[in-house]
Amino acid sequence: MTGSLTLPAPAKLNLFLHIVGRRADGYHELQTLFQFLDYGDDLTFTLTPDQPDIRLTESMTDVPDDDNLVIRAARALAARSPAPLPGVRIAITKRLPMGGGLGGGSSNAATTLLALNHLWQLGLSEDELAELGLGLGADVPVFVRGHAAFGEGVGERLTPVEPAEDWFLVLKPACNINTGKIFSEEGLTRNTPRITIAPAFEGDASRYRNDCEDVVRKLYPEVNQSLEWLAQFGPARLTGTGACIFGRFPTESAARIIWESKPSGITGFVAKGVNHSPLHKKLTELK
Ligand SMILES: C[C@@](CO)(OP(=O)(O)O)[C@H](O)COP(=O)(O)OP(=O)(O)OC[C@H]1O[C@@H](n2ccc(N)nc2=O)[C@H](O)[C@@H]1O
Ligand SMILES: Nc1ncnc2c1ncn2[C@@H]1O[C@H](COP(=O)(O)OP(=O)(O)O)[C@@H](O)[C@H]1O
Repeated sequence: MTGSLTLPAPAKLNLFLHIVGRRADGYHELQTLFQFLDYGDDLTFTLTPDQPDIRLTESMTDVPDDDNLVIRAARALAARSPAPLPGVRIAITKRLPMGGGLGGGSSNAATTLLALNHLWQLGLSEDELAELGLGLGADVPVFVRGHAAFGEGVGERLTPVEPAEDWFLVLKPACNINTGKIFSEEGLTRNTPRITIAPAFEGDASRYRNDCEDVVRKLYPEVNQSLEWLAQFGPARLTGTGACIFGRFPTESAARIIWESKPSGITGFVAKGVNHSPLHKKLTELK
């Protein structure tokens, strides 16, 4: 059991996000459409048979190693092994903005679960990894499954769907949004009627939207301004609880033209929406 492996941890978009109720424990029940982006972080795993510990090669700014979802995922997986395991060094190449609604931390956790299940030869099933992942965050299971999905519950009930694989311009307004704060806002819409059939289409803004958007626009003028700017070129929407927003385009060049004209001081990227996770594509190539 030796070797080194570099794998992608892609971003997700919530193409729409409806809040349809609240559970007894206070968590909100969602209906959302997840699609991956062909853009994200990279993680490199190197087994260290002579040293048993699980370590990052470099700590992430603002995230203590013990709280890092990569370390937490690796430890949770190691706890499932009856036998001692070789240690591992993990290097994170971070491209996704943190707390941006792109699911970077959750995706890092899912990549870690799949990579180490492979390198440590643990043989856990996808169901077992998704369950383990749910304990780390609501968005981890969709990254473990690796297929675009209609998500329900807190995002753990997943129905695979095939939305159009368009191009997206993703912008990160210069503010950080705490998910818990948005879900605790009094003015949040919490009673959107449930959809009964998993939809793969979400273009109709009168029917499909992000229920966090009104509250986020009011609290964060930077997001409001960015949405107004992007909406000049077509429908613009918030992903997750923000702060990132996205616009959809039929071609890469159409998205890049708008990207070139973006206001100064705002960061972002252009990426393709994909229904099969780049992580799973790479793992399949390895097998
Ligand atoms: C909203 C979504 C949509 O994909 O994405 P992000 O914007 O975070 O990427 C996710 O459901 C985010 O799930 P997750 O990543 O587990 O949320 P956390 O940051 O742990 O949640 C912080 C807090 O928000 C509240 N919370 C979160 C999710 C949910 N369905 N209902 C809630 O009420 C809870 O109070 C929780 O303690
Ligand atoms: N490896 C990681 N990458 C990103 N964030 C992480 C990681 N480990 C822990 N976190 C924490 O998780 C929070 C949510 O991050 P992230 O998943 O990128 O955003 P979001 O949930 O908004 O999509 C961060 O603010 C950070 O404190």
